[in-house]
Amino acid sequence: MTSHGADSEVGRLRTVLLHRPGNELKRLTPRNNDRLLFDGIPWVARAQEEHDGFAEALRNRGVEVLYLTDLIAETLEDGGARDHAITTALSGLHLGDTLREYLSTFLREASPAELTDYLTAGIRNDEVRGGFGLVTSLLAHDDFLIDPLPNLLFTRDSSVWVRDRVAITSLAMPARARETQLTELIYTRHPRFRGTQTVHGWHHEHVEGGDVLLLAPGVIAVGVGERTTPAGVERFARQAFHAGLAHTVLAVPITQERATMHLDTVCTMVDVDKIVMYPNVADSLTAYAVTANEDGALDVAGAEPFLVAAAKAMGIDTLDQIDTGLDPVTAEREQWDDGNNTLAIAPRVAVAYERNVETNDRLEDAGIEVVRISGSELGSGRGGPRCMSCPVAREPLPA
Ligand SMILES: NC(=[NH2+])NCCC[C@H](N)C(=O)O
Repeated sequence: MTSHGADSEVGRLRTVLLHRPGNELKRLTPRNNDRLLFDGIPWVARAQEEHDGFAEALRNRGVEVLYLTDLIAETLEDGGARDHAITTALSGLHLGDTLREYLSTFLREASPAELTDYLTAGIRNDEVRGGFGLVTSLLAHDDFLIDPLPNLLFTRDSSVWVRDRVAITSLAMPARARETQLTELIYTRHPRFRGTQTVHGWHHEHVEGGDVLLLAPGVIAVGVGERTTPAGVERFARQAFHAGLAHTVLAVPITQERATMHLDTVCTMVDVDKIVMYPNVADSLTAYAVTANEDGALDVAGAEPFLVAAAKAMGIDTLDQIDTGLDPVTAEREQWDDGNNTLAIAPRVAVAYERNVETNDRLEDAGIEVVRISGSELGSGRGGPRCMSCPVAREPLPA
């Protein structure tokens, strides 16, 4: 078994899981984009080009890039995995018996590549060639029988490696819920991940990967807001302590708004002791430190300023907030375009969208090497380099 896992945000990135945008983006229309969590209708070919540029920038730095759809198709070579994937996908849908039976047979006859496409890009009412009846007649021609998953692009959210385990997350928005059936499929059934132990699961309380920051080995910050729920972080913390993945979990309340949907939209680590943070929230961000006492029960400390609680848990004097010093309007504009959502590929080396000119300049002033990528189309889904990547293996930090 190849060794996988990560215990920080900044250890040299070895392997990353990406999703190259595909047919699922072609499903977006002005009528469904809000529900499907996109702020516009991306030009798909350009989004793919931009994404290829992102993957290339990572490969140029020696990072192995895994693609989600390759892993899904490889997993679906196995008959048991196919059955499982089809049953799970259909069981969550209200299709009626006629259509369900038809789709179940139809999907079983598909090749692994075709099935991957159906599970990711969905199936529209006017695309089925059977199963006709009351349901197909009453639905509109362009209603989805199986919803597309355009947010697969944001692999950060649908699984999180912590040390040698992978957490299967539970996504809060209905448009994304099915994504983690697919990550679960890969991590439990793909030969590459044989023997990997998973934690959490899509049937549990909501926790999204964009909220989970591995501040240092043993210290995990978890944003709680629009996506991760209080009960989600409680279960996550319990499991992390039980499995020896962390000694402290910091629960960090964030505003329940689209602009700050995940903790990684307001801050990301760029060095072992440096974090880039949206200045407009820097003063108000707080954290509750959670630890386990001897009986395994959770101890919850009172709220403290986030940077103070973090430094304490990490055992360092200060967690340095890179002061972007931006005026509030520029800061707000660049935060919206994921200026603070950087992907560290090593200490002091981070991938960022080129459009966030001011934030990137400040990062460079602070001694961070910025690897710029373009993301004019990718950005319409509201996610930056960190959102679009799930680190599968990072080198441990030097002791
Ligand atoms: N880790 C992140 N910040 N992910 C961004 C996800 C964006 C996606 N459109 C959503 O609304 O869910």
